[in-house]
Amino acid sequence: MKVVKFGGSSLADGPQFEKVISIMKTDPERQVIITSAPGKRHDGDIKVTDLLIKYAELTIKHADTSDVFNQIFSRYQAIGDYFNLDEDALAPIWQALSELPTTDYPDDDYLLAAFKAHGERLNARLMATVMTHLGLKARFVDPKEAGIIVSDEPNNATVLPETYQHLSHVDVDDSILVFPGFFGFTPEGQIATFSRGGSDITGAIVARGLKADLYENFTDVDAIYAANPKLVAHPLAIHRMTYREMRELSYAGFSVFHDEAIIPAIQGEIPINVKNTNRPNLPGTLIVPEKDFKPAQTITGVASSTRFAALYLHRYLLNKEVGFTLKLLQVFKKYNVSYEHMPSGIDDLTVIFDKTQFDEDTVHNMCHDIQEALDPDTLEWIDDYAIIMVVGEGMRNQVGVIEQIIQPLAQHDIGVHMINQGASRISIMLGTRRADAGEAVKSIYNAFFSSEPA
Ligand SMILES: Nc1ncnc2c1ncn2[C@@H]1O[C@H](COP(=O)(O)OP(=O)(O)O)[C@@H](O)[C@H]1O
Ligand SMILES: N[C@@H](CC(=O)OP(=O)(O)O)C(=O)O
Repeated sequence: MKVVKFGGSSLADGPQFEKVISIMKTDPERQVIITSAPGKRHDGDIKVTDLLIKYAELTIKHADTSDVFNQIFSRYQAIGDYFNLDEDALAPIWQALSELPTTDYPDDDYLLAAFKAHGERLNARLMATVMTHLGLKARFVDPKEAGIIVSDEPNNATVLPETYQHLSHVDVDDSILVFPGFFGFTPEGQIATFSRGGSDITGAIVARGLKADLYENFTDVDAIYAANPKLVAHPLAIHRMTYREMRELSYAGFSVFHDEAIIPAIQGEIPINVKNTNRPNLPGTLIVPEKDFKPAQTITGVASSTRFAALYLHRYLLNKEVGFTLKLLQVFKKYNVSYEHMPSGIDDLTVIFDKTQFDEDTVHNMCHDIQEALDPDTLEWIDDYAIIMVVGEGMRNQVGVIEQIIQPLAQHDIGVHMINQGASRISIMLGTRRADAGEAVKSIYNAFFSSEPA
C-alpha cells in the first residue's frame, strides 16, 4: 500500500486536481492521499495558507474580513466549478470558513492554528467530494477521527507517540482515504499545526502508522536536485539518497521536503519517493535507509539557508573555565531559545541560532544578560549569517574533501566564518555572509559536479 502526499502546487486549481486524481487512479496501491492547501497557481499568486493567516490576523484585530474571505472561498469554488459540482457541495466549505471567527479558542495562537489548518482540511473534504462525484470510492478522514495527537505548541507542534497506536486502527478498506495534511489535535482537543510546509510530516506519520510500503511525495519538480534549481541552472537530479542525507539537506535549505518528515519514515523504515505531479512517469528521487545505499559520488548535494544568526563570544582561557557554557545555556533557557550549533576554539565560541525564534527585544535582552553573566572580552551578534551544508555519504571515507570545498570559495573571494563537521562525517557545514550564500552554493556545486558523472 502507498501513502501519497500532494503539495500545494499540485492542488492549486481544477486542472491540477484532475492530474492528482488520474495519478491516484493509475495505481490501485495508492490507497491513501494526503492533501495540502491550494498553493500558488503562478508566480505572484498567494497560497491559501497565507490568505488564512491574513484572515486570522484581521479577525484578531476585529477588522473587516470580507475581501480575504471571498478570496479564500473563491479558490475552493473555482475547483468545484471545474468539476461541475453543484452549490450544495460547496456549502459546507462556506459554512466552515464563516464559523472560524466565532469559534472559541484558548488564545490567539490557537486561533491562528485553527484558521491555517482549514486550508488543508477543506481541501481534503473537497478532494473526497470531487472523487466521489467522479465515481471513485473515497472517504475524508479527519485527524481527530484518526487520532493524530500532537504537542500543545499551536503553530509548531510535534507528533505524540500514541498517534501510531491510533492510526493502526484506521480501516484501510476499498475506499481511497483522504487525509488533510499539516495539523493534528492536542490532548486537550485543540487544533495545532506543524511548522510551515508540514503536510510532508503528516504524510510520513500516516505512512508509518498505516505501515505503508512506500511514501510518495508529489511536488512540482522532476526530482530533488543536487542544488536548489533557483540557485544553479539545470542542476543534476539525485536518483537515490539516504534518509540522513535528505534530513541534513532539507534542514539547510532544500525546501522540497520538510526535514522533520524524515523521522517517521526512518522509524517505520518506509522509503520515500519524491515525484512530479506534472510528469508522474519520471522516476523522481528515492530516499532509502543507509543499508540500501552505495554512494556513487563524493557529495550528494549542497544547500544553503539564510534563516540563521550567530553569537560570537571571545575570552582568553575559555578552555580552562569550568561552567562557562552552563551559564550561557542558563541564559538561553531563561529566554526559551534553542540553539542549533556551538563550534568552539580555545578562547572563543560561536553559537548558531535559528533566528526565526527571535524578536529584536529578545536579542537585545539576551545579549545584555550574557554580558553580565559571563563578562566576555568580545560579544558580537552576527545577524548577517548563512549556512552552507555540503552533504554526501560518499564523503565518509574520502580525504581532501575540505580542500575541494574551500578552494572554489577562496577563488570567488568568499570568506568562511565557521566550519563544522558532524560526527557522522556525511556533512560539512560552513558559515558565510548572507550575500555570499548563493555564489558559495554555485561554486561548490561546480567544483564537484562539473567533473563527476550524475
Ligand atoms: N534541491 C532542490 N531540488 C528540487 N527542488 C528544490 C530544491 N531546493 C529547493 N527546491 C524548491 O522546492 C520547490 C518544491 O517545494 P514546495 O514549494 O514545498 O512544493 P509543494 O507545493 O509541492 O509542497 C521546488 O519548486 C523548488 O523551487
Ligand atoms: N499549506 C501549508 C503546509 C504545506 O505543507 O504546504 P505545501 O505542501 O504547499 O508546502 C503551508 O503552506 O505551509
